[in-house]
Amino acid sequence: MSEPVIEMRDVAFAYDGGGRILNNVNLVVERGDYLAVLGPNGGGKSTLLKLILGVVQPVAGRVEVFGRNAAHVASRVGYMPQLNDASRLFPVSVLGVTLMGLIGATSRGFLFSREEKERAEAALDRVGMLEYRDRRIDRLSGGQRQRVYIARALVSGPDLLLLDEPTASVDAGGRTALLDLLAELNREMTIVHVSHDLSVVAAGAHSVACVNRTLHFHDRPEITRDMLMMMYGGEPEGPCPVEVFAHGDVPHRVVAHCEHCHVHDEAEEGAER
Ligand SMILES: Nc1ncnc2c1ncn2[C@@H]1O[C@H](COP(=O)(O)OP(=O)(O)OP(=O)(O)O)[C@@H](O)[C@H]1O
Repeated sequence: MSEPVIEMRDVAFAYDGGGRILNNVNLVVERGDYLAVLGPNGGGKSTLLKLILGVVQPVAGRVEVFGRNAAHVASRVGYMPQLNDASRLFPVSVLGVTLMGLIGATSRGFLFSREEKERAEAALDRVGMLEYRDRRIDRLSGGQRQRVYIARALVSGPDLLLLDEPTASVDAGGRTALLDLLAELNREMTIVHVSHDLSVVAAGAHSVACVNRTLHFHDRPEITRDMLMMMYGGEPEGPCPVEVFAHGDVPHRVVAHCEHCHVHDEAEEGAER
């Protein structure tokens, strides 16, 4: 059997002097998987990515990426952090942003070779942004900017892509196009995609991890009722917290029963009456 891309065993994590942000985390991500990571604000999703990247270390348990300590496999991992206004306003060109994905891989700081520039152009071409290579990053739309940051994560030629909210502040049309792009990239690399947007589950994900202090793994791309409650609130015995959650071309999804939380869905309740 092939080695897992990510393996987390009994992992716990706390920031300095604080309580545990994550506890009892067990996760195995196989090669070629597309894992959607869902959860409420502050549930620990970004921290989970930082553990996989090796930029923070667990206080208990172990994290291995490609069978090794995460810090030793950085060149095989592409990372797109959650964006904020500061990253948007930084006055640098699209090509410059993409080349930043090579800093660390080169000992020459901001000096890049012709070959490295060609690699950055190829990454921009891959995400459909090559024609914007000389434009300033703050003069792009939200969806265009996200594509450039994906190119920056791709430029080192990773086998594993970690994405933190890549569809945030992208409109519905742009979001569909971005999710299509990620599904295409998944043919060549394993993807872990943190999202507040449930449409990733219907679009390209193969499995789902629900993260809220601990992690529940679902091996199918299915939206369960407790996922909806985790994202949007609601009581286990109360009505479903979301009336309509899919529009347009998204295939019809049935909200499934989750084994972990013993919640009855409405169909079951109806059958019991
Ligand atoms: N550098 C830090 N130092 C101390 N606490 C932190 C730090 N970064 C995050 N936290 C805390 O850790 C918890 C988990 O944060 P994290 O960013 O991982 O959650 P998240 O699920 O990604 O949230 P969101 O969906 O809002 O981005 C939060 O309570 C947050 O305040």
